Amino acid sequence: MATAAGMGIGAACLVAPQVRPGRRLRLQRVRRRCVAELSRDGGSAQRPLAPAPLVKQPVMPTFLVPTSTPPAPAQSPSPAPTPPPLPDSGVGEIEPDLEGLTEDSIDKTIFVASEQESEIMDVKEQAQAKVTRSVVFVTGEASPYAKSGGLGDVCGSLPIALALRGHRVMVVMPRYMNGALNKNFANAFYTEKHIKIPCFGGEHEVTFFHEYRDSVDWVFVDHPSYHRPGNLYGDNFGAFGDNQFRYTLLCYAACEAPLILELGGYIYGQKCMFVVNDWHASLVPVLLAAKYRPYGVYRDARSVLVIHNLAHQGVEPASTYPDLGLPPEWYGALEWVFPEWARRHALDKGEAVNFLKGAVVTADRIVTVSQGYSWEVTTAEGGQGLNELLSSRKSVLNGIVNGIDINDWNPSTDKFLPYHYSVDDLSGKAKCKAELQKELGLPIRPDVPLIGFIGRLDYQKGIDLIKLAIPDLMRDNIQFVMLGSGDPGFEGWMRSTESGYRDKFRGWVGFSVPVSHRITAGCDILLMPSRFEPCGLNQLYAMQYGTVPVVHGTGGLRDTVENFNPFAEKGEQGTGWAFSPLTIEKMLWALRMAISTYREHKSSWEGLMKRGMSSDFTWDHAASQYEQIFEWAFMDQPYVM
Ligand SMILES: Nc1ncnc2c1ncn2[C@@H]1O[C@H](COP(=O)(O)OP(=O)(O)O[C@H]2O[C@H](CO)[C@@H](O)[C@H](O)[C@H]2O)[C@@H](O)[C@H]1O
Ligand SMILES: OC[C@H]1O[C@H](O[C@H]2[C@H](O)[C@@H](O)[C@@H](O[C@H]3[C@H](O)[C@@H](O)[C@@H](O)O[C@@H]3CO)O[C@@H]2CO)[C@H](O)[C@@H](O)[C@@H]1O
Repeated sequence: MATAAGMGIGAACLVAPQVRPGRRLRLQRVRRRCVAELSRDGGSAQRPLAPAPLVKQPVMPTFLVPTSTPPAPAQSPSPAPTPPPLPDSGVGEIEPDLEGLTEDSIDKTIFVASEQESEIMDVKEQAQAKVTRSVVFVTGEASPYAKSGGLGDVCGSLPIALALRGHRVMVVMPRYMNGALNKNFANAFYTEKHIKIPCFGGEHEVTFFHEYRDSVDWVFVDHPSYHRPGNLYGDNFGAFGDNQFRYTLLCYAACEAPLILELGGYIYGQKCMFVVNDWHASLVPVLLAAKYRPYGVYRDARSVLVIHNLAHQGVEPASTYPDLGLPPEWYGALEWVFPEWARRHALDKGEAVNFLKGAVVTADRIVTVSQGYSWEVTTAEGGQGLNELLSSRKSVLNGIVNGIDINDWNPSTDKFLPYHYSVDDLSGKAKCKAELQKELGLPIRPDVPLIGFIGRLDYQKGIDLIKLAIPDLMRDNIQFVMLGSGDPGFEGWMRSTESGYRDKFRGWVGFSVPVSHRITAGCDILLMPSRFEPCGLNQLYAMQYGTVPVVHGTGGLRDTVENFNPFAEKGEQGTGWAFSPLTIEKMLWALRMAISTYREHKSSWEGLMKRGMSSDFTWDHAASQYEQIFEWAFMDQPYVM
């Protein structure tokens, strides 16, 4: 039997003598990992698949000065050699050792041994992309490194889903060192690459750190402005005053990363797909158009702007434009004029620069995180001032509903839960409820409906409606738990409400991922009265955990929660309640419908729970839709050449 060592990859993969042809698909994921190991050993191992790099100096834009030794002769600008993951060419196949396993066990598991790890993988047929690409995500946050909300969840899992489908994926984000987060970056190593970024009146040196995990290259941009106490974007005094500077650095660095970082031995090169998330990353398509393409760089790259939330656009006074290091003639791309009502005084002309607008007008494609939201952003009510511009780009605007990471959010394996359960055996859920009541110091009462809320305490989330409804709701025989942080006024209200209703209300002020999992599992009902909700993840997590969502029917909430219908032709249908319009009366009506169904119609309730738990919100589906967007982007010339 040939061994992995014999093939030059240490103990990474073992070779089976014979694998039935029917098993081939099942083995692809393992094979991909093996190939990935191959390409990450610095090139000393046999490399049967990667084409030899073309020897040519990388094209460097003239305005950026690398401060480390320039990279060794690297590949030509285009086309980029395709490093792993590789398409299923069949070349260089390395089969795992299946000796000694029964056919059944081969069906279920494959053992993959590597020098660091030995794991048993559930082998599911992993769908593969028809065309694989080099994808560069740029984001202000990605879980588990740094997360302030749903943006972190998406940027922590969509890249992995794309990588598993065969793409080569890099995520570029800041290396936040605020004390509490430092340990999350412990496995990221200094790449020895520095660049100096000309902006804000000087040259600012940033360095790059790198971790390869879950088939993704996680790249962390390091600069002193990312090292400070507080949360990612601010502290107790509000948003940091230099956020525009911090995310300008991120965008410049993200444009350089594919050109200079040799990850696993190869740069990503110029033919990449930038996925720019929210305003923090929105300067990327502007830089591509204004500072790279005029020099012949990135003409084969494309960009897609993903809008997670129009509420944050990165708007600063127009006087900051020269700080951005952009040519004066590009001012119009960022130009923003506040409507008169939003100006501070009679002499205020409302002139500003708006990062998100810059991406709306320069990105090749635009995606919102649900279909409902993709329509709402084109309306005066939902467009937050960008509706006309977004309408003008309707032909490249699509909505893709987020997925959820079922490795993290799965009630049958969740590491934060005291008991586990599944759609086939719900008994653990009642135990989770009792444990949650105990943990919160509420009376342990299985019969009382426990309602939960989890989220940022922000105007978006409709906390003010909850606040107004609480006196009425507290007259009912229910329990209510809220977990959240943000607006200090709401934090204070949660604390005082808790002391007013000791037996019924708990307000957990803070940010705690374990507590959020236990609330999701232990509650019967999850309330989300969001004013607007681009997608919303908590309702997806709730359904996965058999917790019935009661939501305002807006954006992604309306797209994902199906109203309960006890009279449907084919029997009861629906996964929750989506009420509209957003009034206290409607919210209370929907909550009370849910409560009476919970109390009086046990089998209907179980149906609601089970339909939610059986819904498929996995990332793979969304990832395949993103692939379609990538293909469309590459069919056209860059929108701004
Ligand atoms: N105090 C706390 N403790 C622990 N965890 C907490 C927490 N507060 C919030 N979270 C977590 O943060 C995430 C919130 O995600 P959401 O998608 O619901 O909203 P958010 O508005 O942040 O995201 C934006 O981006 C996402 C992603 O695209 C869109 O779904 C959404 O509509 C849009 O507003 C969830 O994982 C939640 O559990
Ligand atoms: O994942 C949660 C959300 O994270 C992002 O929103 C953050 C936003 O991008 C930051 O700029 C900042 O917002 C501050 C805002 O800039 C400032 O004018 C003031 O209104 O205070 C805000 C709060 O500090 O923090 C936001 C997170 O709270 C992301 O852009 C969103 O899509 C995500 O929903």
